[in-house]
This record gives sequence, structure tokens and C-alpha cells, in this order.
Amino acid sequence: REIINALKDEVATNLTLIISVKELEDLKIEILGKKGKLTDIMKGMRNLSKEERPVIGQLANEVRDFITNEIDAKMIELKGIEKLKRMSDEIIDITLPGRGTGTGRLHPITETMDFLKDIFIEMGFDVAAGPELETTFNNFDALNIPETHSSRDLQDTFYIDNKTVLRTHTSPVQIRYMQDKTAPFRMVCPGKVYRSDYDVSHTPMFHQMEGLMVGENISFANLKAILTEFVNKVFGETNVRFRPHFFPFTEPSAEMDVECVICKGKGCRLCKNTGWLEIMGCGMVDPEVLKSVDYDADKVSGFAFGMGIERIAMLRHGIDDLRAFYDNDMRFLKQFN
Ligand SMILES: CNC(=O)COc1cccc(Nc2cc(Cl)ccn2)c1
Repeated sequence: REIINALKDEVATNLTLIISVKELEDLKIEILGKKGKLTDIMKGMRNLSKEERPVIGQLANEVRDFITNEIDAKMIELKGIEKLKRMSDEIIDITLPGRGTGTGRLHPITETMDFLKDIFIEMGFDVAAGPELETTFNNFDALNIPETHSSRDLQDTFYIDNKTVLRTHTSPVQIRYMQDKTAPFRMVCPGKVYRSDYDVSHTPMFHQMEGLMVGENISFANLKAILTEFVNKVFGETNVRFRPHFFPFTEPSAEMDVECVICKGKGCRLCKNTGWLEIMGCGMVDPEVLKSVDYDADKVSGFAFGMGIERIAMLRHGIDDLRAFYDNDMRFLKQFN
């Protein structure tokens, strides 16, 4: 009798201390399981006298029912609490801002190319594109670049075969344009170009934009006016100058400088203390080039120009390493637009 009652009190005490379903399940097994304490007591009753057995048996049953009900009630309570806790842990606050994947953005070269293109579009220029794999005729011969010219050498040009190259400038696009269209026209052609050259200031692939205006009575004055307007739109109102130069495909030729954007002409590291930055090359289209596309050099004339995009992007954004454009490092690329 004492053992059964002691067990009842022990279980009642334990129940007040148990806080988890797991502990409660362990207690149920410890008391009511196959080897449970109460189960052992019930087994041990066969040793009792005939008179005692029914009395103790009834007590044991009462205690077993009590313990079972208490444990089951506690189980419902604990499962309910654990369910509530799980629910609160798993609450999704739908008012939190989305994690998102970040916004995409244009590459600084693309953004600069678009910026420069738009300025010419505003001035009525057409935009043309062409294949990056070109014939040596379109890339060299049509541009009055003789067979012996150094730019045709292997250390500058990627040859696919004797007559096919990766274009070394976008001039072939202008040749194709003139093969398809008649004067008058004004066009620009931005795009990828390739040189077999790779060092701190050269990458094998880079970007250029060339332009061409052909019609009757096109003069060097038109060249200066259009290119000065362009440069002022890119760098703001700055002084420009044209220095005599030579290209096989233009005559006369010039290099166009803009006053240094950093030191405004005083002289600094960027402009190598000259006060000027070279922006592009230009000139009046050589009659030999017009002839190569069957244009009548006695009736029409034109001017052309070409510029490196990376150089302008570096000036615009203060980038001092050309290779940063091609390392695909998001820490660099994320800084633009
Ligand atoms: C990065 N580019 C430079 O420094 C200089 O580029 C230049 C200069 C002068 C003319 C041209 N293009 C050209 C195209 C035709 Cl179809 C006829 C005549 N000229 C490109």
C-alpha cells in the first residue's frame, strides 16, 4: 500500500517538474511501460494473500488510472505549448522588405558607348554595326592600308586565315555601309575590336567608335564643328585643339585633344604635364577610300573619326587601370549606375 502511494506522490511531483513532451514520454515508459515501476508492482501482487489481493489490486488500478489520466492531460498541455512555440518561431513577417537579388546594371563600357552614341544620334547620325570577323579587304585594303603597313603584322592583328581577320577597328563597318548606301549620310559605328597586344595599357579586345559623314561639299570646317560639339557634350565646355597627324585612310589627318579634365591645362600626371588629353583621330576621307567603294571622289567628300571607348570611360569615371573593365569583379562593376 505504502509503495503504491509513494509512487503516486513521486509521479505527481515529477509531473509538476516536467516541461517537455520528451521527458513526459520517458516518465510514462518509466512508470507504465513493460518494465515500468507500476507494472512491476502489479506483477508482484501474485505474492499477496487472498484477502489482500483484491484491496491492493483496486488501489493499484485506481493509481494507474490516475497516473495515466494525469500524464495524458499533461501530454495534451505540453503538445499544445510546443505547437504554439513552433508557430511563433515560424512566424513570417510579410512586412519585411524582400531580400531581392540586387538590381542588374550596365557595364561601364556599355554605358559609355550608349552615352557617346546618343550624342551623335541627337546630331542626326545613323548607328551601324557589322561583323567582328572581317575580310582583309574591308579591314585594310579598302582603307588604303598597304600590304606592307605594320598594322597588318601578326603582332598587331589576329588572323583566322590569310584573308580573314578579327577586325582591328570598326572602319570595315563604314566600308560595308558605303557598299550598301549612297551619299549623303552621317553614321557612327561603335563596337568590339581586336588587337594582338596585351599589357598594362592594352587588352586584346577593346571598344572603339568611329564616325563618317559623306556628301557634297563636306569640309574640314564641318569636321571641326561636329567634333567640337561632341567633345563639349562629353566633357562639358572645354578647349579643344587639332594637331596635324597621318592616317592612310584620311588626308589631311588630325589628332583631336581636349584640355585636361583634371588640371584644366596646368599640367598633371594624367595629361603627362602637357595640359592636353588626346581624345580621337580624324580627317578628311582619302579619295582612294571613296574609290574602293565606288564613290565618285569628284562629286562627294567626307570626314571620318575614331576614338577608343575605354579611354573615355576611364576619363569619365576616374578609372586608372584598363584591366578592371575585364576582371568581372562585381566590387568594381557595382560602382557604376
Ligand atoms: C581610335 N581611332 C583613332 O585614333 C583614329 O581613328 C580614325 C581616324 C580617322 C579616320 C578613321 N576612320 C575612317 C573610316 C573610313 Cl571608312 C574612312 C576614313 N577614315 C578612324
